[in-house]
Amino acid sequence: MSSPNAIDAEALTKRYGSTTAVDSLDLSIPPGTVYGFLGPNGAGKTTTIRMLVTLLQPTSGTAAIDGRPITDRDRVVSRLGYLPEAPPLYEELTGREQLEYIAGLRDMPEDHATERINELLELFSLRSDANKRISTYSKGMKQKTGIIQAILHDPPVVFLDEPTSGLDPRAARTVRNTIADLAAGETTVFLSTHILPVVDEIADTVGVLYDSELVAEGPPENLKQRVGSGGSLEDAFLAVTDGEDLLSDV
Ligand SMILES: Nc1ncnc2c1ncn2[C@@H]1O[C@H](COP(=O)(O)OP(=O)(O)OP(=O)(O)O)[C@@H](O)[C@H]1O
Repeated sequence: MSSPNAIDAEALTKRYGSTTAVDSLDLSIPPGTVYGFLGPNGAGKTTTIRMLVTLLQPTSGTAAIDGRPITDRDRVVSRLGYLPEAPPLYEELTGREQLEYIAGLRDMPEDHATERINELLELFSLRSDANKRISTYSKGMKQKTGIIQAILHDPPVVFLDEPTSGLDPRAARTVRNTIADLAAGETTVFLSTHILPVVDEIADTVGVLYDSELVAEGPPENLKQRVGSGGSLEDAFLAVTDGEDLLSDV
């Protein structure tokens, strides 16, 4: 039997009163994909992600993560990692305590958790700050801690909302390399960001959400070709989000 898609969505829809935030979204994302999820402010990206990570109930439609329907919350949550725009951290804990706490919630064996926490603290240059309280951390240090807690348990599917936000160039590079390493190891990364060069560099597939609908989907190269030779992903993004009806595979 072939392995299930990492992320599936069928006619996934969310309405807030008379506002349709996500309109009949279909996704079919195989394992090991880096999926760059783009869209202007208010397009529905965060709403989509919150439905896929089971934090928000869809109005209609279905979705599955690693073959588990999102209605089966316990089984889905163990298969995913999520970095929201503002990572949930306990300010009074140290970075290490925060990560140990998350490892406990994830039922990670203690030895393995300690090893993995040390490895990731080292990777993100946080080891020397690991015993300081999070309340003393800079924005970038908090962001790095949030990223580590999203990938700590090696989930097959990781959702990252603006992962390089607030990071210095070296840390941003570490995040990009980490995403590439995760994908090489068959982890699927669903990446929402406004930083298009990052998507251009690391995404296998780009999906553009505009006004609650997916208006373009395909490899970055195909999307760029639509605006002619030499076009950038930014040119392509601006072209497909200017109100024209361009719904198609790119
Ligand atoms: N809790 C809510 N109640 C009512 N409307 C909401 C709620 N959350 C989001 N919306 C609306 O749904 C639409 C999509 O919002 P969403 O936050 O998903 O967009 P986004 O693509 O993540 O935007 P951004 O890039 O600015 O973060 C917007 O019109 C927003 O006003």
